[in-house]
Amino acid sequence: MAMKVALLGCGVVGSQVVRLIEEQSEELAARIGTPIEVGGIAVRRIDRARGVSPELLTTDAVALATRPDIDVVVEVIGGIEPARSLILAAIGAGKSVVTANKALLAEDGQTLHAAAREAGVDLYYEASVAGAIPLLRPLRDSLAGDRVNRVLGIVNGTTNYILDRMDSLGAGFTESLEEAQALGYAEADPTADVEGFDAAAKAAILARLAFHTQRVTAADVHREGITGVTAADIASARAMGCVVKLLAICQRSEDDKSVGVRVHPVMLPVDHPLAGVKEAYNAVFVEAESAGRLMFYGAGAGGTPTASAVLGDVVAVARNRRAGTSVAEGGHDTGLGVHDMGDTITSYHVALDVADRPGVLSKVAEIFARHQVSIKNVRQEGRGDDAQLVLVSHPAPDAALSRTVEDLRVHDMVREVASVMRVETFAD
Ligand SMILES: NC(=O)C1=CN([C@@H]2O[C@H](COP(=O)(O)OP(=O)(O)OC[C@H]3O[C@@H](n4cnc5c(N)ncnc54)[C@H](O)[C@@H]3O)[C@@H](O)[C@H]2O)C=CC1
Ligand SMILES: N[C@@H](CC=O)C(=O)O
Ligand code: NA
Repeated sequence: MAMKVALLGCGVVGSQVVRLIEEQSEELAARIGTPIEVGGIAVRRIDRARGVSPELLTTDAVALATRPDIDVVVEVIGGIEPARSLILAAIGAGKSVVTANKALLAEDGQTLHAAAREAGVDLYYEASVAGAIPLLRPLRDSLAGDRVNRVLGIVNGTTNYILDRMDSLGAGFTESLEEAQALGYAEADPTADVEGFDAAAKAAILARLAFHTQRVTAADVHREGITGVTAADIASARAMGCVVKLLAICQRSEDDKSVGVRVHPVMLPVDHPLAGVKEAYNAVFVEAESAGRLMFYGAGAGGTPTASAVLGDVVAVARNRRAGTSVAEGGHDTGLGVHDMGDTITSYHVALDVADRPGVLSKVAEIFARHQVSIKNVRQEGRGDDAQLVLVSHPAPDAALSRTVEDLRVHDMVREVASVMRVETFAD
């Protein structure tokens, strides 16, 4: 008997899932040993759905998600509600669930996992982080015998696309965002991308899996987006041999009592492996005690690549069902919580427009010293009224670095703090 899939949502990702199931039906059946077919598709407006058989469409998502003949529910609506209620209804009706919904998993993954454990069904979500890249399964399964210390990478395709266009073509922010939207990379509300909410949700999911903790939610993640990144920042990065990237960084603390989880723009030296990640591609480093440094790279956004990850999960569910098993998650909880961003050790790049007067450099150095921040290098550009001092700090607590910048901003010899950004090197 065929395994029946219900699709909730038929937008950029959902329409590609339907297409791939239909186009690859014979191959999938041979691979799994059971045919897979689409049993129904819940949409908001039937007259708007394109390229799918009209008889499969319904506006009653609850009825579809709980229909007795449905085996797997694929949720690709996005957002918190009604996605959460629909997933819980499906699980309650004994369906396994595949979702690409990072916002929901990062906000309330614990409830969903608990419900799936209780019902003895699968809950898979590979598409939710870094699109097509197999990343969550390696973290959960392949690295189950290792101890992960750090996960760091580019996990938002839209912002990487925008920053890449701004850097390599000198393109504007708004036009680059519009292109990313037209290519199907952006969230329904692109604020989620450009303000870092999407990357923060992904960082929370990564931290939970990497450090086996249920305590991390999107709200715990320190988040800065790219709307404050200016052409001056990009030029300043270039002058230093760097590019600007939005990174998600999840790191175990030295005392092993907490984790740091943050999303913010950084300057990366051009020889850093993440510096060469272009367009909407994603790349993630996982650093584990025994395995060492692993890098995962590929398409992080877009309908077809994301549908590939969704389909991989559907196949995993089908295989589990044939084997009469389910893969529960979240039973073991280290309880590690997130520490304050101020306690995180980072390095800053600071560009200052200063009065070109004797003693400026020593005054600036004194402010750094006041906060016990040591300066790694200093460069002066220009002369006279246009003098600019560019400083890079050694690693220091983020709170000390931000207090240093606050003091620089109000000093009378500093006309303007032209650019402030954290710096990440490969050795960090
Ligand atoms: N587009 C991408 O590159 C990626 C998207 N995702 C995630 O996949 C999910 C879907 O994203 P997209 O397909 O890009 O979004 P989309 O906005 O293109 O599609 C969502 C669809 O759900 C429909 N919908 C909304 N409420 C509904 C309801 N109550 N019942 C039935 N349908 C409803 C909308 O009309 C829309 O057609 C989101 O969780 C997103 O974060 C994950 C990875 C990559
Ligand atoms: N909007 C997201 C889509 C994939 O998760 C992105 O741009 O990465
Ligand atoms: Na993925």
